[in-house]
Amino acid sequence: MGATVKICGLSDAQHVKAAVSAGARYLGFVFFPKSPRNVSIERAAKLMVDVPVGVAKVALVVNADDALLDRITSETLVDMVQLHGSESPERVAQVKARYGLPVMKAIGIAGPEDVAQIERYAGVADQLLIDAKAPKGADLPGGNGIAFDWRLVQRKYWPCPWMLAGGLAPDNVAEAIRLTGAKQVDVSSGVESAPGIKDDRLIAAFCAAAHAAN
Ligand SMILES: O=C(O)c1ccccc1N[C@@H]1O[C@H](COP(=O)(O)O)[C@@H](O)[C@H]1O
Repeated sequence: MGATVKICGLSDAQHVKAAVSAGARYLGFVFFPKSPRNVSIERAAKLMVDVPVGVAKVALVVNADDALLDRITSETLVDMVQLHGSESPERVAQVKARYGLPVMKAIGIAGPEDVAQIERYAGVADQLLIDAKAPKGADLPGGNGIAFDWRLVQRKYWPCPWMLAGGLAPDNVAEAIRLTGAKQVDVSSGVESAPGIKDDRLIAAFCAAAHAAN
């Protein structure tokens, strides 16, 4: 059966093409200046123009205000907004209503108490991104290349689609899918040769492993 793939943190045309050719169905563009994958709105707008229909263009923001989201949604062809900060369920609902776009809410997992938080968003977000919680003092709320204990989400069910993320890479994604039953997976640093530098071969290997997993 395999899993659907999101490649996150794209910032150049070569790797957008590589992700599309490898069969990724979601492409993530990071609008967060502290990230090595941060991309300008102008650049993201240009990158999104050539993405084929059927591949979702996802804008990743962290505690973004309406001014930033107004610009991203009016100047780019974004299909989905990923909220990867401490946004409340009410903020998720507000963003959905204001932009009329599907919203994916990221939830950081370190222990069972974090898994309990997922319920708060499952009824309001269109998708959930189940990611590793950032370590204390980390600059980034995600994109740290850290995995959480996948057993924490074994045999868990939520009333909306969800994506597994956090420390995934070509050599562990099949195991992650097998252990968690994830139908969708998301990767940022695990397909890079250096922070922010995507690698075509790793993108292809990740997609092949995820698509072949069962
Ligand atoms: O990718 C980033 O730079 C990033 C910055 C800020 C918030 C989230 C970010 N990435 C998201 O985090 C997951 C996990 O990243 P990784 O694969 O462990 O590096 C990634 O899939 C993005 O959705």
